[in-house]
Amino acid sequence: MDVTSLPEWQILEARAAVVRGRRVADLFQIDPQRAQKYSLSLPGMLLDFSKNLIDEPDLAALLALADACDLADWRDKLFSGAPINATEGRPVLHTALREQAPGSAGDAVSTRVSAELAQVRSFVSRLRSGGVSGYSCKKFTRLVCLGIGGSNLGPQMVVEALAQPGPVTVDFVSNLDGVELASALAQADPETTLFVVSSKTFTTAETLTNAESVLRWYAGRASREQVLSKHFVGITANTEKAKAFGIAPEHIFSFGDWVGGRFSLWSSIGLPIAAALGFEAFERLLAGAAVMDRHFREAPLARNAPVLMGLISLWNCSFLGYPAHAILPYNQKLHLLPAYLQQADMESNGKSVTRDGSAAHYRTGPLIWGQLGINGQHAFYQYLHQGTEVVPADFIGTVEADHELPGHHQRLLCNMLAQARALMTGVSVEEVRRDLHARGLGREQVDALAPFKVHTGNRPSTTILLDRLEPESLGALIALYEHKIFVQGVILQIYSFDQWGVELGKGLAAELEQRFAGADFDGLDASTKQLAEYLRANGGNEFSDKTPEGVMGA
Ligand SMILES: O=P(O)(O)OC[C@H]1O[C@H](O)[C@H](O)[C@@H](O)[C@@H]1O
Repeated sequence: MDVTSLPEWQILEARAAVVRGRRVADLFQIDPQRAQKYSLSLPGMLLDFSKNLIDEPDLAALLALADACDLADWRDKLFSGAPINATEGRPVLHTALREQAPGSAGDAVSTRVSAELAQVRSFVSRLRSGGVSGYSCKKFTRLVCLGIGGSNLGPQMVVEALAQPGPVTVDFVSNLDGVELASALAQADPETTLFVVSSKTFTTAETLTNAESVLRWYAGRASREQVLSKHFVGITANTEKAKAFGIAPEHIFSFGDWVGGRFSLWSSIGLPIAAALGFEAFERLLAGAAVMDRHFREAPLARNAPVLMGLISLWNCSFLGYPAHAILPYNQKLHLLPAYLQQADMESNGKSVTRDGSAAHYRTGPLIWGQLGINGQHAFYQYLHQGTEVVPADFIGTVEADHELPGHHQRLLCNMLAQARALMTGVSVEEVRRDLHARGLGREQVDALAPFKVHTGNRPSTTILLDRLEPESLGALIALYEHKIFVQGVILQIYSFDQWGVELGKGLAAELEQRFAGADFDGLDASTKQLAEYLRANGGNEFSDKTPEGVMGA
């Protein structure tokens, strides 16, 4: 189906043309109830969409488009385990991992999920109480988690957001650049460190290269067998590969291939979260996500948080033509949220082919970027306020502070509210001129300076206030974004649960390794050939003609 040929789409295009001449600040004047009407209060959080360039007829038209695209049916298919990841022939069941009671996806799924969770619970409780030890019988006090992409971003983001001092320190290493692993190993005691190899496929070159390096690091300290049987845990949907690597079967934690990597923190991949925070906190995270799942399934679409967020994002990106979206947390502990959401959103909706295999000739998902808002204020907010591109933003703050230092939190949140307000209201040239006059500048100086101080405003944002950062609210926040991304994908007619676009580069990297081994760069494009030859001439032993080590060429 060509979604742009639907009358509902065309109505929205016509509305978008009108909206370009509208000011969101005026909408607040017209409707004194606007802030309340465009907000939702959910357990532990308040969502305020009112600073977006949208009015009631726009929203009604977006909801009509959602209906025309069978959003409610697709939502049911998601929860019931229909194979909606069609290009990989799989269902998409990360929601089943957090269902509190035997779920709609069927008994077999529930039984498996319970068993996997029980295995994590038992291991983590032994680990945290000092009941798991290494080759020298010393108990583990440190976990170093090796994984990348979905096998790293979620667990690390959650651990950094919720970490409390506990019996086990948890570190993460994702990069193939040995700097990261070398630094983690420099701080690790080989006798008391447990290495967690997290990889859905157990074939990911970055992760397996790091795992091999850890094995080499142990050389001379313990035998390979001792290290593999005592110091390695594997978390994977491909248990055969983990066994073949040499990990002891009782140290392999599995999950279903129906859990996408970027949605896997709820599965056994969350073991590092449970290790760092305790299993009970992990369960609370799952419970918070389950609350959002229920809301997504049961709330009417017009009062449904993920649906509204998805529709507004669609409106901003596909209709108003704003190609990017900023994630701006005002809480230090959420510093990895932008990176996490980059994968969740851009691997899901960064597609240009529709479900029927034809080209999408409209804008699909936005470019997601961001960082801690308060730091961004002193870096890229200039662009947000006065750049030629309008970048819609999500401001995310917490009502309660996560520290006890007086004088910080209110000032931090005043900054957040002020930035969202400034983006909306801007400053007109008349206001600038009045201000400059009031400061005593002469007419010529005012004329010269005024244009540079104008802020056009009318730049949309959404604000999310969590009552406090705790497992339940973080679980709900993550699930909110997961479902928002799904809503957008359904309407954009794309498959949000595959990621074929990451394969090409992986294949070419493996091919290049072989080429370095044979010093054979013929047939490469001239630029790549030049760079490869430069590396070979100047990069020393690593780039000389020897057989590649480890797994990159496999
Ligand atoms: O968990 P793994 O199989 O090691 O995969 C790790 C990551 O790499 C892949 O290339 C995909 O882009 C990600 O979706 C995935 O999360």
